[in-house]
This record gives sequence, structure tokens and C-alpha cells, in this order.
Amino acid sequence: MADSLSGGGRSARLLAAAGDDLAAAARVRLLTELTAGSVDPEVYARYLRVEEEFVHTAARVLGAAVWDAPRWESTVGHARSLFSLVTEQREYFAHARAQWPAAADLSPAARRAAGGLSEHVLRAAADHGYPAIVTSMLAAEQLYLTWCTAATGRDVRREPAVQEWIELHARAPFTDQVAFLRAEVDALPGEVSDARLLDWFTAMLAEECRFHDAVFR
Ligand SMILES: Cc1ncc(C[n+]2csc(CCO)c2C)c(N)n1
Repeated sequence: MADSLSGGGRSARLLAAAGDDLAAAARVRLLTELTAGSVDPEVYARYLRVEEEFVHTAARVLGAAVWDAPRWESTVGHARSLFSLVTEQREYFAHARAQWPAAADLSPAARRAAGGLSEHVLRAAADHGYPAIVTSMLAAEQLYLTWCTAATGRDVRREPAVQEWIELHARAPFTDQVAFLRAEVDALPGEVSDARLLDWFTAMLAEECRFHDAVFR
């Protein structure tokens, strides 16, 4: 943990190498509009729908991380993250959908494009196991930490549901979850090369961009 905070480990090298991809993924239209408080209600309704499906995928992937966990501490960390998905995050969707003024009307093309993110991470988990799981999930979580932390620093009026979603990803327990994932990446065995980590990380970010663009289709 100290290493991940001081920035000297593998995850720090990975984040530095992927810095441009991370910045680009945080600048896509949906995240820019959520940050600016200007998102169309129908677009956010579609996002809520596909996002809730992705969070279910993330819960399944964390189940796989528990299965593959190399240490007790790894099991505990993933179980904590999984707990927050099935409690705090699941409740967010139930509440946000109930109060949101627009209906989610998803075209087949939008569904297909958004579904690619889940397909990608489930495939990576099945094919490459624990190292790909923690690296892919770090890409996904670091993206949300980055854009949501930047967004909370801006004095903008947003719909309460949007504001709440942003705040959820700029404070604990989410911030602890990201620090835990960084420590797991730091502890990966040396035979998994930095180049592979960068491939998994940037491939996940590319799918994140397609996912966030899907709600405009
Ligand atoms: C599209 C999309 N990408 C990343 C996140 C960030 N995130 C928050 S909780 C969680 C699962 C636990 O690792 C992840 C990946 C998200 N919510 N939706």
C-alpha cells in the first residue's frame, strides 16, 4: 500500500505509460457532458440502463477475482468491493431510475456497442485470469476516479442523481477500492510483463470509450 501511495511500484509505471489513453477516455462526450451538468435526460436514462448491466458484470468479475485470489488479503479486498456493488451501487440505480424523468430507449446498435465492455472483461478474465482481472478493473476504476475527482472540483450545477453518481466515485469506499487494486497490480509476479499490463489496461480503456459513446446511438 505504501508503495502504491508513494507511486514507486508497477501500477505507477502503468498509470504513467497509459496517461494519454486515460486522459482521452475521460474526455469522451458523455463524461464531458456529465462533468458540465449538460447531459440530455434521455441520454442519462440510457446510461443508467447500460451502466447497471455493467455493474452486474463487474460483480461477476470480482467473484472471479475472489476465486483466483492469490492471498487472503486479496480475497478480502475484492469481497469489500463486491459488497459495495451489491449494496450502495445497486441501491443507487433503483433510486436513480425511479426518480429520473426520461425513459431509456436503447437501439439495438446502442445495446451492442455498450455490451462490448462486459464481453471484453469477461473474456479477459476467462482467458488470462487474475493478472488481467486486476489490471482491467484498475483501468475501469481509475478512469472513474480520474473524471469524477476532476468533476467534483468544478463548481457546476448538476441533476442530483448525476451529482450523487459523481460523488460516489470521488470518496471512500470507492477510493479505497482503487488503492487496493493498485496494490494488487504492484504485487503481480514479475513473469507477467509490463507490456502485457499496458495491453490489458489500454484495451479496457478503448472498450470504456465505446461504452460511453454507445448512449448517443
Ligand atoms: C462503465 C464503467 N466503467 C468503470 C466504472 C468504475 N467502477 C466503479 S465500481 C466498479 C466495479 C468494481 O471494480 C467499477 C469498474 C463504472 N462504474 N462503469
